[in-house]
Amino acid sequence: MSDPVTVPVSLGDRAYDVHIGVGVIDRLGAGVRDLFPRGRALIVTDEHVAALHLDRAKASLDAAGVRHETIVVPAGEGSKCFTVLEQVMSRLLDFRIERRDAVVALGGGVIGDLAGFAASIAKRGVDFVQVPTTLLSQVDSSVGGKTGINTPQGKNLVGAFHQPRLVLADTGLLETLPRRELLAGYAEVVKYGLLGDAAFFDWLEVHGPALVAGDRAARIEAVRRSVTAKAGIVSRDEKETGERALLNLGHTFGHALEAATGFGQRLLHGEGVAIGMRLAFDLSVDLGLCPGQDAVRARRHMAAVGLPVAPSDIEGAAQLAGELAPDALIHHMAQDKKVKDGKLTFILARRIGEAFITQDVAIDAVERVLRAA
Ligand SMILES: NC(=O)c1ccc[n+]([C@@H]2O[C@H](COP(=O)([O-])OP(=O)(O)OC[C@H]3O[C@@H](n4cnc5c(N)ncnc54)[C@H](O)[C@@H]3O)[C@@H](O)[C@H]2O)c1
Ligand SMILES: O=C(O)C(=O)C[C@@H](O)[C@H](O)[C@H](O)COP(=O)(O)O
Ligand SMILES: [Zn+2]
Repeated sequence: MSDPVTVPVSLGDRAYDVHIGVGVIDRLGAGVRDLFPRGRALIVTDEHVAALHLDRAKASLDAAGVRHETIVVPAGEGSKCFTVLEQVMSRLLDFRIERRDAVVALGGGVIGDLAGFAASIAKRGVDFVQVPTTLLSQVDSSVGGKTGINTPQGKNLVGAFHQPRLVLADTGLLETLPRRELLAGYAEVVKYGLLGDAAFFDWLEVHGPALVAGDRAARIEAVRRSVTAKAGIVSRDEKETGERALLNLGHTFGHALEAATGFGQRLLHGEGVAIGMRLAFDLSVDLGLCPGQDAVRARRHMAAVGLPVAPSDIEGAAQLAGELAPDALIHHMAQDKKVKDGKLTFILARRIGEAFITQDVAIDAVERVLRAA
């Protein structure tokens, strides 16, 4: 194991550390034992991750003398639903989970959001540990405490803020991740550059292709910079009363696209975010707020690494013309959690590295940008 990098998330009595590096999964047992001295662990994972990495997580718990059981759920966004949540809750209660026990979320953002939400409502709240295994979950979803599930009405509409006690982001596990999933996570990495760190975006333009191709050092550096950015924002605005909404860059459009395509394999979350960020930049340009060349640069970089950047890039887009029509997407946007007094909130950009939050967007402009794209 190389020396991990540690990023603290400063949240007073709910502060925790994010350990990043190759091999940090082997610290799971010691981490759980130290935080939960007489506790047990219930691992929540999905069928893909179970086949690849569960034995290693269990071995670490065994070595530390932590008793454990596992629940394996189907892989994919479909598991963020009431039916699977109910199954996880039943297992937690059958396990007779106690407040001094740990739920361990071993998987991507789906597992982290689902297991974290289950932990937040089991016995009015038990602690959990995140072991994120996708790029997306390492740079974004495992940090900050947003947990929840989807409903037919929209994305993440049932959930809670519930911070983990520890995050172990083992970048070595990314070596088994399919390229499409890696790219989806890369979209959230690009997000940090676009929303607040132009120098990081410059760095990604240079190192992004190597990162995607497997460069270990570039992956660690991108996870470190992303987590540091997110930890800073979350520590200043844990419950999204202000600045945290910047982390939603691209998500108003992206979540609407996910809902329109049925929360499945057609469009992964990160892919929706990539298209959404392109649209957010286009909207900023349309409103005369951002130079056109910045929108072009953002779109070019995402397209260059292989991300979709337009609704027409979605698999089967032609058959989904009705679902992807501007009025259908705007209808989904009305469920966005950032809606205030019935008005949509958008995250727009003044330039690469400078995003801002606004409610001052005419729906005509949104429609125009969607039609053009
Ligand atoms: N809570 C937050 O702050 C937050 C932030 C961003 C995204 N999210 C949510 O995260 C979810 C997307 O997460 P995701 O992209 O990680 O998807 P995911 O959890 O579905 O994982 C993607 C796929 O990769 C597989 N997989 C996971 N790790 C693997 C590995 N190491 N090797 C091989 N296969 C592996 C999974 O089984 C799955 O098939 C969405 O629901 C999104 O809304 C939440
Ligand atoms: O942590 C946050 O805050 C984010 O917005 C991160 C997003 O990448 C993530 O997709 C989040 O789940 C979206 O939150 P939501 O409140 O819009 O559902
Ligand atoms: Zn996201």
